[in-house]
Amino acid sequence: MSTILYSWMKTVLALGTATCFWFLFKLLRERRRFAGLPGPPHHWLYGHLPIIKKIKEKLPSDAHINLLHATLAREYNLGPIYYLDLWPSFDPMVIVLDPALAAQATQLKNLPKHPMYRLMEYTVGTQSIITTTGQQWRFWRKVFDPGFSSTHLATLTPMVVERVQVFIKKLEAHVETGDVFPLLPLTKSLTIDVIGRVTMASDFNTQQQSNEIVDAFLLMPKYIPPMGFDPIRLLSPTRIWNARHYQRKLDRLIGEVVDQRFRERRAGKVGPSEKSLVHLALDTYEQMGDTGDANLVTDPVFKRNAIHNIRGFFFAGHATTAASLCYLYYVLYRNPDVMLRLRQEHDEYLGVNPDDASARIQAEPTLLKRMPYTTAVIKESLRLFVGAGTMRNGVKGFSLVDPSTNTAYPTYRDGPFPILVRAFPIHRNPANFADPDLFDPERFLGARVTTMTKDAYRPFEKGSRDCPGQELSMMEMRVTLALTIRIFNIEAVYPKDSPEVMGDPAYNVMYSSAGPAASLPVRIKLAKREEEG
Ligand code: HEM
Repeated sequence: MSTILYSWMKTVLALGTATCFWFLFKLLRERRRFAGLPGPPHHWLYGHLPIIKKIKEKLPSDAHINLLHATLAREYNLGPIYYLDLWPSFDPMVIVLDPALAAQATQLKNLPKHPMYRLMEYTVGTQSIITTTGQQWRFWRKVFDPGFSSTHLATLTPMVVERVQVFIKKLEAHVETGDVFPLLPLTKSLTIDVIGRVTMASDFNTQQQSNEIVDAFLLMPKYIPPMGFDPIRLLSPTRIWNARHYQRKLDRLIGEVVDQRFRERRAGKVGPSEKSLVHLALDTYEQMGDTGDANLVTDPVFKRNAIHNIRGFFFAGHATTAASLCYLYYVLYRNPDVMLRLRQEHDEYLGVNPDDASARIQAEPTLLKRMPYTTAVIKESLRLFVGAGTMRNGVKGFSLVDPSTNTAYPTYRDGPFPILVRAFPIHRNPANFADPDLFDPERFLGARVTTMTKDAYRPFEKGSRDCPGQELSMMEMRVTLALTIRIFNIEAVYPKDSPEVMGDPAYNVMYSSAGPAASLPVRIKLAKREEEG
């Protein structure tokens, strides 16, 4: 054997041995981190991986991770918090199931966001309020605040009505054909048309035509790096090329919109009440005294910040509301008594002829907010099916403390734990809501609201990093329900052998954000009110 081959083999052997030792050391260290912490049964060698596998086998393969966490909690009677040891497949996870602990992580302490958010930078850029912290986050969150005030949202209501009228035309076309089709793409186009106006003062009309910015946005998530261990996808040259290509394309196209809006301001075409996010950014730019040349925003840092924030709001502001709208139609289909009562409330406030509703809402945009049952139905639907949440990072020396037992749960042990505060497992925890899988809008009415556990209801998260778009989203849902549910019967049509989770074939799956399985297949008919007695 040549000496070169011999020394090469020695090196490989030494490297192999070192890797084995490192792996063993890391494995034992990881397993030790979980000693004495609450969770499902823990294996000294495999950690929680066998348990996860077992629960996963009980769920449909596309079920959202929220369902896994909620199911685990039920199967092993876990709470108020539990730890998952998943090395080497995934990072560990800490699942918060108790409102008081959730409040400590987000409202009282406001733990830092987890580094995993960096993956979102592919879609929203590096400077958006979704992924930034500190001064950068504070500055831009404040810039956009006026865009979500109640008075401004009232002025946006007629715009939403117009876009819902296009949505109605799309639904009417399906009444004619009588086909079964997925509803989510339609609600997504509707919410994109709304968020296009809110963010860029643009009328994309995605419900009827394609648009370059929207297409780039919808394609982008396909090219973000994988979350788990997947070196082939991670290193794929086409993935890397496309990720860069679409990021640059989004920056360029949105940059052109920013410049266009800037020119319109210079030409005196923009009124003082205009508060779309691009104009709020440009207001700030002008107040800072940097007026650029007549055609361009010339400060590149400012412009990049504005573009990334527009990307952030565009991303966060459409898929969540689109999925929530689907779930509303789903729960109303499954609960005819609720539908009947909701239609009665709409008759009462908007007039018995559904054709009059648009004009009524346009004339008095705040009317919808005064309809208690409508709001209760939306809130309860969000309680049951919301997919969003927050992921924080543990901090050395900081523990979450259960106020009822004074037990301290560390957020850091030999490194930070990722802390998942997600509404779904909290909302579906029987310790927080009685009969948690039951659709019961009455929870949000009258005296029962006062008995709700503090901080248990958190679809839009809480604390300073809560959702700035929550009132816009509520308004979109109110308008859409008010203009559609008395015209159409929207039936969820899942095949008989469809898998179900917690009694629902429309369980949450992960698209670019959470939404109903199979994008909610539906058939639409015209509502025949007289049949309801
Ligand atoms: C049903 C609809 C919606 C739900 C359930 C929802 C939920 C949430 C949640 C749970 C968060 C916290 C996320 C985290 O910490 O990672 C959040 C943040 C955010 N949401 Fe929403 N959202 C909705 C609609 C909207 C809309 C319509 C917009 C835009 C107009 C929007 C813009 C944002 C932004 C920009 C953030 C980041 C805020 C920050 O970090 O300061 N969301 N949302």
